Amino acid sequence: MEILDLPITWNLEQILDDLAQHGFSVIDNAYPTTFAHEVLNECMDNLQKFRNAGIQNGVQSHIRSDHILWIDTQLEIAQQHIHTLKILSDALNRAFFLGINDVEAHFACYHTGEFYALHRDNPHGKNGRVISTVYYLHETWEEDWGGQLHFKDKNDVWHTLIPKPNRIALFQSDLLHEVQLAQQQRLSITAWLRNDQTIW
Ligand SMILES: O=C(O)CCC(=O)C(=O)O
Ligand SMILES: [Fe+2]
Repeated sequence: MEILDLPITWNLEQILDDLAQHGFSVIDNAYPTTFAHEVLNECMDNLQKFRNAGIQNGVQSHIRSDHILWIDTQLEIAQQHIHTLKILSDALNRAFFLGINDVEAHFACYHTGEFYALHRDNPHGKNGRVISTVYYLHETWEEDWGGQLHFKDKNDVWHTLIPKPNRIALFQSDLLHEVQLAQQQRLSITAWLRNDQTIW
């Protein structure tokens, strides 16, 4: 069955307002617990396929040490999250004329000691990423386990967000942010809402 609506815990008006005012928004208790468990299981079942995200074209970068798996159509539970993000994209397009026409996503696993240093997902508009989203999958997270998402909002105010289970962080892809060193296994789906131009 095709799902046409956002989950009831997603307060669209609040999300739109937060994004307009601050350039980010946070959704807690994003999905029913049963779904949260299913997607966590799908992530765990595929952990052996994750690749070192810092290696590109055989070269190791030192900016990040996490491990990722790009989400394709075979990852059916994660696809449902992507579907929800597409519904959200339609609402964002209606509100802000962002022209979002694609969602790309990967699972991410930060083992103990792993991090992602300060960066922007879309520096100087060099790619089609408009909004970055991170959905946290691990079952528990304690305040002193590190792994915070530390970022500067559109008004240059810094925030530190704990990667609480079943939380989604949404932020403009041009904002500066980092993942502080994790002290436990930290699991998530990072997804980008994109507005790539079609070349005819
Ligand atoms: O996991 C997070 O909190 C942010 C991840 C991130 O910045 C990225 O994958 O680009
Ligand atoms: Fe990022």
